[in-house]
Amino acid sequence: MIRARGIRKSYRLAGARAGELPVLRGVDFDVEDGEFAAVIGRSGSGKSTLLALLGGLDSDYSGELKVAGKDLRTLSDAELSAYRNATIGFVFQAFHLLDHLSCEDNVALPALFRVDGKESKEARLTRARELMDTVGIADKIGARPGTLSGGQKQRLAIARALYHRPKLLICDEPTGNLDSASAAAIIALFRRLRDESGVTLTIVTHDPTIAAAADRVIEIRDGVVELAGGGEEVQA
Ligand SMILES: Nc1ncnc2c1ncn2[C@@H]1O[C@H](COP(=O)(O)OP(=O)(O)OP(=O)(O)O)[C@@H](O)[C@H]1O
Repeated sequence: MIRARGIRKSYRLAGARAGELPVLRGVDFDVEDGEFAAVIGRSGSGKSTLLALLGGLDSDYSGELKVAGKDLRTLSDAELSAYRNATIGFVFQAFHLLDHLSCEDNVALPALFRVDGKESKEARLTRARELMDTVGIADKIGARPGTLSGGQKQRLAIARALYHRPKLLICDEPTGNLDSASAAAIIALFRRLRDESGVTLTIVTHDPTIAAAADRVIEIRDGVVELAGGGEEVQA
């Protein structure tokens, strides 16, 4: 699903600190189809930077990055936009839910960005309800997101990210705002999604329990991948 070879990324700094800040200095790793991969590393090591590249949000890097058979750097802006819509589901730590909409309308929101024709409202809501059932919040269909617990909000954000049946779900600190019981339930949900829907997961985390639950751990240290192994190796 993902093949990264020699990925280099620097930020250009302005002002008193003008110059280049190298963040990724030749990152190599693979993630196979249907795998659950955790990306770990100290604060500032470049985890979110890497997610932005994988998600097609930033094309300013060197090296080879292939996701679902596409070499991302060769895609035009229109092709990158289609890639983000069709191939990627995003889940952010700060849920990004719209509180003036019901939960089911939040889940169906990605339908409004479809380029290949419109789905009927009925089809949208059927899909949204099916997803809310999958993530275990079927009873919250008409509720406003603001009335949900942190764990329920994260489930809602995951349901929305799955709307277009993405091949790759990328998540930035999905349990960062959750208590340990809610975090454990979200991890169990990720494993179930991987087993039942075959979606590939790449999750940036500081949470050692996510790393331990993952099939593969990608640790970024000093701009390179320090370790790419299974979660159990990290625990040992
Ligand atoms: N747009 C930007 N312009 C300049 N520097 C940036 C930019 N975005 C990130 N950085 C810098 O790049 C480095 C890596 O940042 P990044 O957010 O990828 O790290 P991270 O591993 O995700 O950190 P955290 O765990 O704290 O979220 C940091 O030093 C950060 O300050």
